[in-house]
Amino acid sequence: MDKIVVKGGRALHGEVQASGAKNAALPILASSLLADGQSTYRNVPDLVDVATMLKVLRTMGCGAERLTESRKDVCEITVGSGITPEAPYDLVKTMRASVLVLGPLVARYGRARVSMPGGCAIGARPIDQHLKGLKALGADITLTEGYVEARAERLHGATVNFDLITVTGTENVMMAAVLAKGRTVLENCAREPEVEELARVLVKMGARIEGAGTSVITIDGVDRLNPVEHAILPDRIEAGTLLVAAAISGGDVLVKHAVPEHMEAVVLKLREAGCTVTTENGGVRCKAPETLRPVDVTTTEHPGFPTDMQAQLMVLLSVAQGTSVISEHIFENRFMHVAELHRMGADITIQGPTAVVKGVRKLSGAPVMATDLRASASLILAGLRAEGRTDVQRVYHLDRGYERLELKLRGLGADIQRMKA
Ligand SMILES: CC(=O)N[C@H]1[C@@H](OP(=O)(O)OP(=O)(O)OC[C@H]2O[C@@H](n3ccc(=O)[nH]c3=O)[C@H](O)[C@@H]2O)O[C@H](CO)[C@@H](O)[C@@H]1O
Ligand SMILES: C=C(OP(=O)(O)O)C(=O)O
Repeated sequence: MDKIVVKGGRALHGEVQASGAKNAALPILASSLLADGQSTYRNVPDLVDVATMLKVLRTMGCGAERLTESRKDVCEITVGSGITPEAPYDLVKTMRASVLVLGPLVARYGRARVSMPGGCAIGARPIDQHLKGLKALGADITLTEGYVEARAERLHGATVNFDLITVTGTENVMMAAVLAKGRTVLENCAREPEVEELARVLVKMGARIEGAGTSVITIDGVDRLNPVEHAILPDRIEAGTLLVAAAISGGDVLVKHAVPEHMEAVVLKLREAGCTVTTENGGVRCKAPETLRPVDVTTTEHPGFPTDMQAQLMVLLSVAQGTSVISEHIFENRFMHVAELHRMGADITIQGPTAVVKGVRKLSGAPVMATDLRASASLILAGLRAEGRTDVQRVYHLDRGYERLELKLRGLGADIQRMKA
């Protein structure tokens, strides 16, 4: 098992490129199931989660490969006859986003058997809203031996009002509705850029979708879709993490390809903390201030401050001059990084969904353990700032969602290495 070893104290400088977005790549790869033939995607990040989605598709009988050499960012998915519409427990348990095949499978093949994802480190994460949407479109859903079984002759359009805003729920039901008979109206939808990106791909495939990126999406079902070629949009969470790396290390970094319109809430909070954040040369630059100021933040759905940046911002605020208050309103258990940050000298108190972060003058390097994807990133960020050596164990969490983060940080001047634990 690998660990990441960081020796703190170096200010990061230079340019780095954001990779393709995990949370766009996963639903888009799943959407290939909606059309026969070969779809080709570029700028697909080389992540464990993407490899898992390719494996899910191969298990069903699709061709699903990443190209090699100079075309490593390209994935080709081929869908033909003989698809087994089933996603087994062994794969779904390693990546809950595997559930994104449910909508496409039931729409296209009239049946699906997908292992029910369990809870995970950050929360219970039920899929009741995915199932509510599919049922409204006419799917007959049963839960048997840990599997969701969905059946339908042909789905039909319906109005679905989500009880809460769910990103993958919106995506799953949107993918089902594109092949349903008639009009579907989805209300209270997630407005994340990745939902909009999925809709863009579906429209390229021949779907009729209006309103993606707003809270009401209207879909007029079509009889068939075609395979597609598409380049995945840049990862706003990876980009945000790299901006925080610049800020916490006292550096100045340009994250190329970062899309400022997708990162407004994060940029706003970095500016409130005293950073100089500018848009230039097709990217976003962050220059650290002399002294970081405290900031209050509440995570909410897009366009609010993303929960996937909460741990990283918390680390930054742990060395600000003053007290910050961070409220987590998306997941009920997303403060797992706090106990590890205590081991590095941070002063953070958790009160229910709120963390009170009193800035400290210094963090000290320590052996720490990653508990989930963004917690891993936050511990590495802490290590960049800390005095001495930080060993971040269990980096398989990091590899789910960051493409060679240690190489990107090393390119900016960090003293960071991957080692055998
Ligand atoms: C692959 C992907 O895109 N993952 C992202 C997606 O996860 P994901 O789509 O799983 O997150 P959701 O938006 O669904 O979850 C939001 C909240 O709704 C709850 N909920 C969700 C669905 C449901 O049927 N019932 C229910 O109660 C969840 O437990 C959570 O408390 O959005 C999250 C919130 O921005 C991000 O942190 C994840 O990185
Ligand atoms: C929570 C995350 O991802 P997932 O939904 O894939 O678990 C994340 O990207 O921070």
